[in-house]
Amino acid sequence: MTAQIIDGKALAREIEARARKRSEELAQLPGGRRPGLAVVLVGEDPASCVYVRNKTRACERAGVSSREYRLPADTNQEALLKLIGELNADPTVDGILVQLPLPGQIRASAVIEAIDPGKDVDGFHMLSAGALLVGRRDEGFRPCTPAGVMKMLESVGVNPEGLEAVVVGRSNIVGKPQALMLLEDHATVTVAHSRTPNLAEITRRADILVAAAGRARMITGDMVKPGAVVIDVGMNRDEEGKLCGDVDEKSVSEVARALSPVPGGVGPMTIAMLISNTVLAAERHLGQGDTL
Ligand SMILES: Nc1nc2c(c(=O)[nH]1)N[C@@H](CN(C=O)c1ccc(C(=O)N[C@@H](CCC(=O)O)C(=O)O)cc1)CN2
Repeated sequence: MTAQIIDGKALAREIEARARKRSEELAQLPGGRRPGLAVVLVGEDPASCVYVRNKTRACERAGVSSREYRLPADTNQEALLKLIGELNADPTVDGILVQLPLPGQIRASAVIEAIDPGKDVDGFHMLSAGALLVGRRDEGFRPCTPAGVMKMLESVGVNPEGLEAVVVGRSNIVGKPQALMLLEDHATVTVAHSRTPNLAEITRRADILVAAAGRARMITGDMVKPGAVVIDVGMNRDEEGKLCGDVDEKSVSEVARALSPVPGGVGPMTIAMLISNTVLAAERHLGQGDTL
């Protein structure tokens, strides 16, 4: 078997095109405007700079107006919270995104909780997390990476209902919300992590395997059930400095039915879902129903 490669970039472009149509409609409404996203970057971490640039470009493609706030690496928490307060109060800003990771002197949770929950387009605020937990789709925002994974599954015709799903990784921004989204869609979900013994025994049960552990190529073909759909959320550098995921693409593609690549898989989808959440925030601010 050779796995179908799930083209996250193409799917992301489709989502951005739909967002563009909706952005233009919102701009045409009486008293309407384009959705607005504020992107905050503290420091000059090279990877974060790339992601922020890609987010700004995606905004341009989707007709979302974006503003970048670049702060020096030695910015203190108080100064960042002050900026967040100003963005919360700005009626032209629908979404606020603070690029992670933040420098050590700033507590990320304090910053995330300071964002107006109605502008929490990353879906990291406790209110968004709680809304996902209790299944309130009309409140909060879905975190972008796991929401993108759900779209990728849909794109290859996978309905999670009744399937065994295994999520490897338990972070607040990917593993935990991913498990909840799969559960919401009626999968039987197992969350595995760095202290799970006999990992391969568990991953081999999965019809849907989401790898989000942050270890280069740790999921190999012998750990995958034949015919499974495997989504690679990893973003690592190997010994040669080459970008790679948590999945060993070569061996897994011989066993899986479908596989998302790195690069070109979950990464672009994360950005597309951010755009989608920003349009949703604008719809809510302009008193329009959710249409995306
Ligand atoms: N505020 C946030 N911070 C971070 C998030 C997030 O969702 N919100 N997630 C990650 C980084 N991230 C988005 O910010 C992200 C990572 C990777 C990609 C991506 O498109 N990757 C490309 C490869 C890019 C490269 O060449 O390095 C791909 O996979 O094709 C997009 C977004 C942590 N921080």
